[in-house]
Amino acid sequence: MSMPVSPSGNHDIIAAVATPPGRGGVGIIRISGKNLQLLARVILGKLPEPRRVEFGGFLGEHGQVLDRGILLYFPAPHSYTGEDVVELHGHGGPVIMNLLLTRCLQLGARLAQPGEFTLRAFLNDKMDLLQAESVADLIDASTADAARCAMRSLNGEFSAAISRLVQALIELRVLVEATLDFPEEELDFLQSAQAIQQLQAIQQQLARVLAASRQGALLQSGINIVLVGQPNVGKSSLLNQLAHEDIAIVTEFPGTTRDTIRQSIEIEGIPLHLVDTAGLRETSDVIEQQGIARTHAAARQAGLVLLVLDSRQGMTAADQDILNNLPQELPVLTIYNKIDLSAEIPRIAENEYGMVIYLSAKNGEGIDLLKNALLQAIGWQGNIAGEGLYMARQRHLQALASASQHLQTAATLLDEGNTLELLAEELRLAQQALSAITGEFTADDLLGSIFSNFCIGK
Ligand SMILES: Nc1nc2c(c(=O)[nH]1)N(C=O)[C@@H](CNc1ccc(C(=O)N[C@@H](CCC(=O)O)C(=O)O)cc1)CN2
Ligand SMILES: Nc1nc2c(ncn2[C@@H]2O[C@H](COP(=O)(O)OP(=O)(O)OP(=O)(O)O)[C@@H](O)[C@H]2O)c(=O)[nH]1
Repeated sequence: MSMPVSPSGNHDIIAAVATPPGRGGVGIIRISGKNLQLLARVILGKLPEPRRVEFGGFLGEHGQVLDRGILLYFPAPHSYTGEDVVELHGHGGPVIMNLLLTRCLQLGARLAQPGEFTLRAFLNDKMDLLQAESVADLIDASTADAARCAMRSLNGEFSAAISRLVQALIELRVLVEATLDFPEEELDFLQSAQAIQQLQAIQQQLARVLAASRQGALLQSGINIVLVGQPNVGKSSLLNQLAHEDIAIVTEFPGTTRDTIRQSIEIEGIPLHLVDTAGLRETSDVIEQQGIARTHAAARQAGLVLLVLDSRQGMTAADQDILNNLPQELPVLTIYNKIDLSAEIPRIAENEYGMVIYLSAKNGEGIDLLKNALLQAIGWQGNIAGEGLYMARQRHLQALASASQHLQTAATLLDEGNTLELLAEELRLAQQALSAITGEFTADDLLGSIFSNFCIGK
């Protein structure tokens, strides 16, 4: 992916339709670049006033009126992108929008790439990387809670939390680096300066940010949950019960589900992406074999596994096999299904793999227990409308975890009275990981992959 992030490619004029494709009451063309007052004057036939609503005809190359609309001119640097921005608010039809866009191209603009307006806002310090990402998350939000969470990031609350951590780290680093110059006083000095307490305070604060970020990430993207088990144990019935719908085919014949079936549900506002899979067994049926291969593929992308078994048989050697073939460290909930046929009652217990839930997928008994267990297993702590959460992406979680690891190493080094050079290095690495979140140091390919996922015109 090549994005025009180089300084030379960064000053040309870009244009795009900023409203969604199709017909609408109003359609907006957005233009960003240098010296747009001239372009605006040609289109409007008169010089636009900065930041004023200018109503008039939008002129074509022969002076004909293409549309009558509103033009806004935001001179640099007081605009969304930090460059000159002109907006043409016309009538929202695809033909009109195309005529106006073509007119802009005639006047020297080129088509903007996805996310390029926001990329420029980032490069011109109008927002940091976290805020730029939250623009896309806000547009993509699928629940009101998720939108609210993204809005808090756009407001800079997540960025502020990261900056506070970075500031505290810098203070500690100044102390450590200063001490490096006086080796004979090393430890006394650090002890008197309460370096350990400072470090612990930063670790605690980082742990809070990480927890709030994990919760925000759950709220935004949810988690993949894959149902596995032997044929006929009731996986499809369980999916249907959770979804309150007959999504998957249920029959008394083992091997009914061949393909993986996906269905997203929401529990307490968390999107759970359920994947029903082909029952796992040795089979000569070619279609079933392929289905089983897909089951393994689904398990590799799962955040949680539901192992379904028949409570009349309990855990069998075949079930053990299934578990042993799952990726390690994948959390597992075991479902003892069909309790209406065994003498069990709905309940939660525990086995060596984690929680066990006794239920009946057929009559729904015990499903509420399962829902609670699911939320507990994915680490959802419950929240009121996204309050206090950060809309974190995988990239942010990884950086926070990496910073946390470096701080842990630093704490151990300090505790053991180890050499200060190593300590200083760990603190530096922790700071670097944190700064990457807000985009203080970013590689072009990272920017490319972030902004190419935006929509055009954003
Ligand atoms: N028509 C229109 N509506 C829109 C946008 C837009 O670009 N155009 N936005 C696009 O996402 C959002 C609003 N975002 C904006 C962000 C900054 C500025 C701006 O002019 N900033 C200047 C001045 C700030 C001020 O006056 O306080 C600046 O930052 O210097 C404008 C829109 C949502 N609605
Ligand atoms: N009595 C009772 N029957 C159940 C229960 N859950 C599933 N069944 C029955 O068990 C049979 C198999 O159910 P499915 O949901 O198709 O099982 P599956 O695990 O998806 O089976 P495959 O597609 O072969 O992998 C059907 O006849 C269901 O009606 C339950 O809780 N109680």
